[in-house]
Amino acid sequence: MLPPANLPNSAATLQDQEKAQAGAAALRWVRDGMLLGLGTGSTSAQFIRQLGVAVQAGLKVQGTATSLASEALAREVGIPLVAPRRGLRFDLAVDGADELDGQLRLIKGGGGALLREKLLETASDYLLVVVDSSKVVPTLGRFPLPLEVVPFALPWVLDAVEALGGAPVVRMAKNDATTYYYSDQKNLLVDCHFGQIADAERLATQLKTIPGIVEHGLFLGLAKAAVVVRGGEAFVLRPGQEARPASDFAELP
Ligand SMILES: O=C(CO)[C@H](O)[C@H](O)COP(=O)(O)O
Repeated sequence: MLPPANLPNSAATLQDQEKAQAGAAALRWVRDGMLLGLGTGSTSAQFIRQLGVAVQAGLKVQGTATSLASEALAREVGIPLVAPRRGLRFDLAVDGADELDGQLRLIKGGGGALLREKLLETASDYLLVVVDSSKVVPTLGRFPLPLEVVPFALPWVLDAVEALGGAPVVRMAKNDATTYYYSDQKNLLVDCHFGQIADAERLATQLKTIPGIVEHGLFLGLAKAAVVVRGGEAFVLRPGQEARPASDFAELP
């Protein structure tokens, strides 16, 4: 799907460089006057920082953030924020992903923000995914699928996920392994190991029928394009198409 990388480097540093480059490349999709959905995670944070620089230089955009963390960052770098309201739609949402396949099906929620991400990205005309090359997979499922779950429903949700063939693990707080992790909505996150997900659409439908699951981390049919950085080069992926160097495109999107 992507040509092989040929840059030797330490894995952590290379991944960070790729994230920074992917975040910066997404600025090419932004136009004056746009209303933007601002994603969550380290790659999205790179985009938000670069967008802040552009705003300081005179770019006129507004945004709504998919998490309290991204909202705080957007404020810090001077991006004007818009609160949710009836009829609000976004010209462009830019967000990271935990996995994406060749059809630009995504697993999201590693950062715990999948509910607000799905809300904003469903309300966006164009979702651009920004990722480092480690996120591209032939089949979804290496990364455990996150679910946002109402705390009271947890025992039944765990039973239901197991009945679907998944191995659920309740996410714990980052710095305290004895305390649950809570989302911005004060719900729990359950990370589900299904192995390779052969039929993501079917699984998404099944998960939607389980009471207590507020949202799942399968984002299907939402992403219009992805910027993937591998070995210092930015590629553009579109659903079902070969990766093309971003430099091939004079005009984006
Ligand atoms: O889905 C997400 C947050 O809920 C993130 O987009 C995803 O976890 C990727 O994060 P990162 O850019 O830090 O690798």
